[in-house]
Amino acid sequence: MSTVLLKNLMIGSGRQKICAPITAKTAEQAVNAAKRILAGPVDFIEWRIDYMRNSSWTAILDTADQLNAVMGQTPLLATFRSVNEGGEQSISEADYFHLYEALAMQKLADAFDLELSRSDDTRTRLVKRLHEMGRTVVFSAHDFSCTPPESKIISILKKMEAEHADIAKIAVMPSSPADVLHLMHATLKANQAVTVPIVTMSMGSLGKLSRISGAITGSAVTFGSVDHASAPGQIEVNVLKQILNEVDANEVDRDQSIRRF
Ligand SMILES: O=C1C[C@@](O)(C(=O)O)C[C@@H](O)[C@@H]1O
Repeated sequence: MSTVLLKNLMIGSGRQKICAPITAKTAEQAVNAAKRILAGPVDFIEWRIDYMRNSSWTAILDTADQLNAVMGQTPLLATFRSVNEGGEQSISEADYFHLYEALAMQKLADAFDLELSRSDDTRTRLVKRLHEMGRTVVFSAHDFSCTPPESKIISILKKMEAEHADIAKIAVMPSSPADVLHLMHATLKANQAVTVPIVTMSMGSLGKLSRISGAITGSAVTFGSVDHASAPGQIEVNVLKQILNEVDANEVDRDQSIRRF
């Protein structure tokens, strides 16, 4: 697996990283949310821009500025999640492109979430433009209706890599325990087929296990909540950190027991 450096944070090696979303509606709420998140065990922050209400572009850029003023060395992932992918607002292809471009040009985010469902033209131009400006591109796909077959999950992640994603992410909805295991198994297999770091999750309460099993499946990042979850099934970050510490400790124990024999 290759790695991605976001500021000083290495994604794709070592322990699974924790990302918490800001789901604020105003600039003031966003800055307060960032401060609360930064006080917890979080590696980086996702700003879900689609939650912002009635905001002009100037207001969004100004909010990004205010966020950057409190972020310090913690990386920021900018995401505009459209309604068809489970987000709060729709945005035209042109506005999506120009919003990300404006944020990137002013270096107001380290990484950008680029939806695979955007048009071919938007994806091709945006990934190129964001890379020119030294930004990390996290391709994403959400399926709120089902868990596609393993082969389909792997082919989506491969397509993201082929389109020059730095990180490939997919979130799916389970309707049975078997679906959760399928997503986890697909993740394990995708790590053999794809070189960029991959991030996967099975959403909803049923899928929680997929959010704490990165040490086994190879999902490089897990999303946890602070005040408000941005997707169903996210675990509160302090609880999440405690569980991940346990899983890591078990890894060490296992290594030691292997060495003993
Ligand atoms: O893509 C993702 C993952 C996510 O949908 C989740 O299920 O945790 C949460 C979103 O905010 C983020 O952009």
